[in-house]
Amino acid sequence: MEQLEPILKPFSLYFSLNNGLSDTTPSLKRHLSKMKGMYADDQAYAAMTADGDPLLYEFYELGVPEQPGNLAFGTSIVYPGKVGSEYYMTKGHFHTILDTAEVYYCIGGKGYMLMENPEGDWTAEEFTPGKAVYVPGRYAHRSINIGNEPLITFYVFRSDAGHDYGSIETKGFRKIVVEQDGRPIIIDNPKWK
Ligand SMILES: O=P(O)(O)OC[C@H]1O[C@](O)(CO)[C@@H](O)[C@@H]1O
Ligand SMILES: [Fe+2]
Repeated sequence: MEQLEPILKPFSLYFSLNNGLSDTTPSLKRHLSKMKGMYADDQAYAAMTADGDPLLYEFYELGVPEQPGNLAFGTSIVYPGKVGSEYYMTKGHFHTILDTAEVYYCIGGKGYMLMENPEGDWTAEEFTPGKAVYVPGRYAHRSINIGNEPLITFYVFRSDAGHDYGSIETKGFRKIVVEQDGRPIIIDNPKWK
């Protein structure tokens, strides 16, 4: 019988345990200007974007074909910093196939994985090196760096899951993480409708 050529050949890739970066593959980069309206403090946002456009985070999309049996994976690096008192974070998203899960493993830094589902349940799991966070299906997820070092995580999800930014870009998350008296606290998002 004729053997079908597998669509994807086995492969491996290097990600540094020090800075999370791959030396062979280009990353995708998100600068502050890509997050208009997503931070609570619009004045601080405007002042910071007028003064340059800092890199907030970068991550890898390896282009694994989007099929239910395949896995997308890579590192995500959120740099330390704040917009006003709100810590640097990823945009965050639901998966387009809503009930698909994702796993993140923290390699370096300190942060939170903020999650919420359409029913209003929310939680923030702590990221410290060595911790794995399970993001169940139906939960929007956003990585937040609350430390002074890059927050480096490794993620894996079903490659056809898709990214749905719609409701996060218009409504935001229910909660935000801000610095108060030198410590991170989780408060209601004043912009959440
Ligand atoms: O898509 P966002 O919310 O900007 O965040 C990017 C991160 O999320 C992922 O899509 C993984 O879910 C990665 O590509 C990256 O780590
Ligand atoms: Fe995701």
